Amino acid sequence: MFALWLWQISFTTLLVRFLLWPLFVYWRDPKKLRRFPSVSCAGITDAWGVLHQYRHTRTRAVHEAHKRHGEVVRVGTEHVSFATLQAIRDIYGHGTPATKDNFYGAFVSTHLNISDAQDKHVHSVKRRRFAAALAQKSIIQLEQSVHGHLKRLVRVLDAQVGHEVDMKGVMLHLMYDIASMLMYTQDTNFLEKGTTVTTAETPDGRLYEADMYQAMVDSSRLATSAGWAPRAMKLTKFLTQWHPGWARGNGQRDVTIHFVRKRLRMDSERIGSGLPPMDDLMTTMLWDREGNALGLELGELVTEAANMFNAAGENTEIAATNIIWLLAKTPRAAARLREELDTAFDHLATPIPRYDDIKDLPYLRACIDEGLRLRPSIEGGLPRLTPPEGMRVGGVWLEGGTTVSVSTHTVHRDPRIFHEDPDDYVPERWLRVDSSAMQRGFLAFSQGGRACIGRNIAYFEMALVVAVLFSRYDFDLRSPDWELGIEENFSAHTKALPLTIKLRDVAQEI
Ligand code: HEM
Repeated sequence: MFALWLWQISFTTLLVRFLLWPLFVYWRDPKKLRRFPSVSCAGITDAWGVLHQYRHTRTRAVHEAHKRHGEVVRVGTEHVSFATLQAIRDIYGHGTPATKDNFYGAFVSTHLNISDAQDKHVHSVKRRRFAAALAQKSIIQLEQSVHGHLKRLVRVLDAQVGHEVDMKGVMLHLMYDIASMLMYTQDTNFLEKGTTVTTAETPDGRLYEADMYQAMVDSSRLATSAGWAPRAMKLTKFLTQWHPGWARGNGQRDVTIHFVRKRLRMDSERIGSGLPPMDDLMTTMLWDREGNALGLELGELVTEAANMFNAAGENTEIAATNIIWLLAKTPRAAARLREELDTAFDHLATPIPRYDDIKDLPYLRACIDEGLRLRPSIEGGLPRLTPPEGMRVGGVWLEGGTTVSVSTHTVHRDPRIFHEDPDDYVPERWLRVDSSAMQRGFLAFSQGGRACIGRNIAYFEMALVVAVLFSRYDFDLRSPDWELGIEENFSAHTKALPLTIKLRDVAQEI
C-alpha cells in the first residue's frame, strides 16, 4: 500500500516537473520567445540541447535549424540563437551589457576562473592578471622553448617517414607539451612518450597515473551537456551522477593539483637559494609585480591553471590538426603555401624558422585563418545572458535573463560575409582587399572583452608548426575525399587523422 502511494507521488511529481510545468511556462511565455521559430521541442524542454550535446550533434542541429528557419531561432526554453553581424556586435562587442551565461556554471568547481566568471569586475581582475604575461613580448621569451619542441617534432616525424601517423595524436602531444612549459615550466614530454598519461595527485596527496586528455574530454562532454539546461543544471548533474565520466573527469583536477604543487615547490626552492621565482603563467597567479605573494587558495590556483592549460593546449591542437588535414586535401593550397615558405627561409639548412621570418607571410596567415573559419576549435554559439533590464540583439528586443548566442558554425559559412564557396577551403579569400569586413564575422577567437586572451600565442604556435610541417613534409590522405571526424564537446575535438608522411626533399637531419 505504502509502495503504491510512494509510486503515485513520484509519478505525479515527475509528470508535473517535466511535462506539465514546462508546457505551462511555454504557454505563459513570460519572455515572449514564442514569436521565434523553435527547433524541435527546444522551446518546451532544454532536454533537446542536453541530449544533442551528449551525442556531439548540437552545433550541427542548430546550424540546420538556421538553414531552415532563418537568422533567429529559439534553441532552448530561454535561449535564442542568431546568425548575423549585428548580433555579433550586440552580444560580444566591447561595451555589450550581456554577461557570460549561467551555462558556464556547469564547469565551476570550488572557485571561479577567468573563463567562467560572470561578474564583470571579478573577470577584469582575473583578465588583467594574465594580460601582461600573454602580451607580445612574452612570445619572444617563448620562442626558444617552442623551438626545442619543434626540433622534437621533426625528430619524431622523421622517424616515421614512409609510414602512416596519426597527426591528431602528434598535435595533441606537441601542443600540450608547449602549454605545460608556458604554464608551469614543466616538461610533460607527451610527444616523445606518445601518450597524455601522467602523474595525478588527489587533494590529500595520493599519487596515481591518469590520462589527462581523456579526463578532460570526459568532463567537458558531461559539463557542456549539463550546461545547456542552465535552469535545471543541479538536477541534470544529480540525475547523471552515476555516469563514470564524472569520476574520470576528476583525473583532470588531480593532474593539475600535481602540476601546481610541483610548481610551488620549484618557487620555494629557488627563493630558498636566493633566486627570483620562475617566470611563467603560474607566476602571475602567485606574485604581484613587486614580488609580494598574492596568497590565492589552492582551489583557485588549480581551477585557473586547469582552464588556461586546456585553453592553450586543446584549442591550438584542434586548430593545427584541422589545418593540416585541410591542406593535405587541398594540394593546390599546399603548393602555394610551400612556394611562399621557400621564399622566407631555407628549410634544408634551417628546418625550424625564426618566427620573425614567417610571421608576416600573407598566405601562411590566410591558410590558418581559413582553417579556423571552416573548422573553428569552438564552433558552437558562445552563450551570453541579457542584463536584467533586457537588451536589443540583432534588431529585436529581448527580456532580461534571456540566453543569446551567435552560431559560429553558421556565420562562418555565410556567403554574404565570406563570399563564394563558403563550404570550401579557399585561403585566397583572406587575401581580398575587402577581407577586413570578414574579420567582423570571424568568431574563431570570439570578439570583445571576453575574446581569447591567448590569440597572439595561438597564431605564433600555429604559424611555426604549419611552416615546419609544410616546408619539410608531404602528407598523403587515405583517399582524397577522406573526412576528418569531429566529436564536439565544448570544443570541437577532432578524431584521429591518419596521414602517410613523406619527406619533401632530401631534408637535413637535425
Ligand atoms: C587556435 C587556438 C585558440 C582558439 C581557437 C581559441 C578560442 C577561444 C575562444 C572562442 C574563446 C572564447 C570562449 C568563450 O567565450 O567561452 C577563448 C577564450 C579564452 N582563451 Fe582561447 N583560443 C585559442 C588559444 C588559446 C591560448 C593559446 C590560450 C592561452 C595561452 C588561450 C586562453 C584563453 C582564455 C584564458 C580564454 C578566456 C578569456 C576570458 O574569458 O576573458 N586560448 N579562446
